[in-house]
Amino acid sequence: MASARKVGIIGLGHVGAHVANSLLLQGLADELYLCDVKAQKVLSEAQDLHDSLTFVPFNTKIVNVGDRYEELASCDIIVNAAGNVAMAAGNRDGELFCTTDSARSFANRVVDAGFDGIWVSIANPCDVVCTTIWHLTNYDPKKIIGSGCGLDSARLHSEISKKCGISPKSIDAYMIGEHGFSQIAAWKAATIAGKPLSELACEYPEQYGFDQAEVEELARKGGYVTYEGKGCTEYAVANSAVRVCAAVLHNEHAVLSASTLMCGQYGEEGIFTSLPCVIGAEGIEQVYTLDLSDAELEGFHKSCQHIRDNIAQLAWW
Ligand SMILES: NC(=O)c1ccc[n+]([C@@H]2O[C@H](COP(=O)([O-])OP(=O)(O)OC[C@H]3O[C@@H](n4cnc5c(N)ncnc54)[C@H](O)[C@@H]3O)[C@@H](O)[C@H]2O)c1
Repeated sequence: MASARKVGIIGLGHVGAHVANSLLLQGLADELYLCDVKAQKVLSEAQDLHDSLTFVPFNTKIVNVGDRYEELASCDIIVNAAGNVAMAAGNRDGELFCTTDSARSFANRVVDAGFDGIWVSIANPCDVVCTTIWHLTNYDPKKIIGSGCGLDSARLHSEISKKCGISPKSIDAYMIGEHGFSQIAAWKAATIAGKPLSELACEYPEQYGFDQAEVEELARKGGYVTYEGKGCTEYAVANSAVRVCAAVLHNEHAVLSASTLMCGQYGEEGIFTSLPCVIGAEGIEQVYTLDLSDAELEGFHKSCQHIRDNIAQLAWW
């Protein structure tokens, strides 16, 4: 019998709870380890998820580990959704001190307890939190994956799809850089069926000649349209993080936009940010650079600088 696939989730708020539910519905984990500093919250989520077991594809062991982070050590994946989304109202940077302090409270405890799996980190500001986990633990950076612009790229597909009527799944386009307001769309490298969008715009101007700046802004700000009426975003972010989990658990070598350590891409290094990555059982296998226009390249560097400026505010660093 294959060994059990174990996924831990730290932070059982809107996002963590939806990650747990999505993992259950997709039958991706044999054992789910739930962790939150709010004892009743994690107890209630564990109860609710357990009550779903009649309806999901496979039986799943659901374990309430409270705030005993060391009990996550045997997990294949730990999803970090620990934060306080109310502080991100208006700007994800509002959670800078909260989520980095959270990471400080658990990252070393988990690693010192022997964790050897993959971090999938969602908490915002996502790129700073990923860099923090790496900085604190000296963990293999390939095994730290930020959900980063995975969600923003899906938002870009969604907005392009609304304009041209093509399925979001058939659009190969990436938001890159910071998972925040400084992210940029890599338009020059955007394709459908291998054809650059710019070529399609010449051939079918009515369908593809849309205003790219407008679409980019809709993708960049889409999260705040969702936030406005819900006080959170939850379905799409959870699905994007679970997509990363699936790529790891099935060793897919899937190309997904994710936040990863820059090691000289476009001359950037020492921070996590998003580019298209090949993701498999060992984490990030490859990081691709795209053919960017001069303006896109400048935007990418500005985005990296924004991440550095945020890190510079962390007095304990
Ligand atoms: N990267 C993305 O695409 C993306 C999208 C949406 C939300 N987010 C981020 O995900 C995080 C979670 O969002 P949410 O809406 O679920 O927030 P939330 O406020 O609803 O829940 C956060 C949960 O984390 C718990 N928590 C805080 N510190 C903890 C710690 N040290 N250990 C264990 N649990 C802890 C809290 O008790 C709470 O239950 C936030 O940082 C949010 O900004 C990221």
